[in-house]
Amino acid sequence: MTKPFLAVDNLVVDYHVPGGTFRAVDDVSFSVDKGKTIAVVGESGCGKSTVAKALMRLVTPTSGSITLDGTDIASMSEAKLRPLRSKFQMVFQDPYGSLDPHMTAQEIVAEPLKLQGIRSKAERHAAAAKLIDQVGLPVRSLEKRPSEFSGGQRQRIGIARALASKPELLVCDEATSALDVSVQAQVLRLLKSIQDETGITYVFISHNLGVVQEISDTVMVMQKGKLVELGTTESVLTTPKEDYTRKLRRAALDPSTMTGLKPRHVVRSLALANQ
Ligand SMILES: Nc1ncnc2c1ncn2[C@@H]1O[C@H](COP(=O)(O)OP(=O)(O)OP(=O)(O)O)[C@@H](O)[C@H]1O
Repeated sequence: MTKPFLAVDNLVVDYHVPGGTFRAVDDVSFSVDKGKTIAVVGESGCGKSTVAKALMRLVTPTSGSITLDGTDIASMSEAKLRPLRSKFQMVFQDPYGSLDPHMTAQEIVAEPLKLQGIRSKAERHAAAAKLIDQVGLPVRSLEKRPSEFSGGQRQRIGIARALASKPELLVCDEATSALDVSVQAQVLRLLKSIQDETGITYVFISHNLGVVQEISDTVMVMQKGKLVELGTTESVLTTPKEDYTRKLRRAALDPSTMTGLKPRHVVRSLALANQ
């Protein structure tokens, strides 16, 4: 049996809070194969972003292991981690705040290329042009600054920046939440086509079960830092085993919640519907 590309075992993350610690992630284990997508869902504050931050080693796990392509990065020193960092990248929720407003798209996308040691400006420019084209923006966009783009376009630039270091794992933390539904569908379609092309593995953090239904192969449901349910997207969303998942699903099927889960008999790709 082939080993999963990412295996998280018994992950615990405590935050220091006044007077002690707060356990934000409590003994969570999951894995994802290369080229596949796992979605992490749950109510606000359940620990989704903390899992994402632990995978990126933006927070240091209290205990447990995070094995990425055979290497446990959970307690690795920053010095050892540095050369591996290009392997895992993150796309953030806020396409407005996550790009430096003073930089051009060229500078934003080319920055990781510089860090990779691509010295020639012409080479960096050519690589940035290729990336911007890959995310479906015209090459002339490279001269513009973030304020000149729409939210969806900014998120494409954020994706191009993340892809610049040729990551094997991309963690998307609510990457489409700030976008309206049709732009969300375009970005999801883009992420899917990049995955088909490159075999990249995704961890998709989302509170939106409609998005999860579109993008993921497996789903992990979290509540108060703990794993509640883990299974294929089809089984978790259509025949959930746990009451909490059923509750989330009911809320998502309620049109007033705007979380967009479509009932089984009308399940059809949001992306296709918007083509
Ligand atoms: N730096 C921190 N220090 C202390 N507590 C924190 C810190 N960051 C997060 N928390 C707490 O940890 C818990 C999990 O937070 P986290 O951001 O991971 O949740 P989430 O599921 O991503 O929420 P949301 O969907 O609202 O972004 C929350 O109770 C939060 O208040």
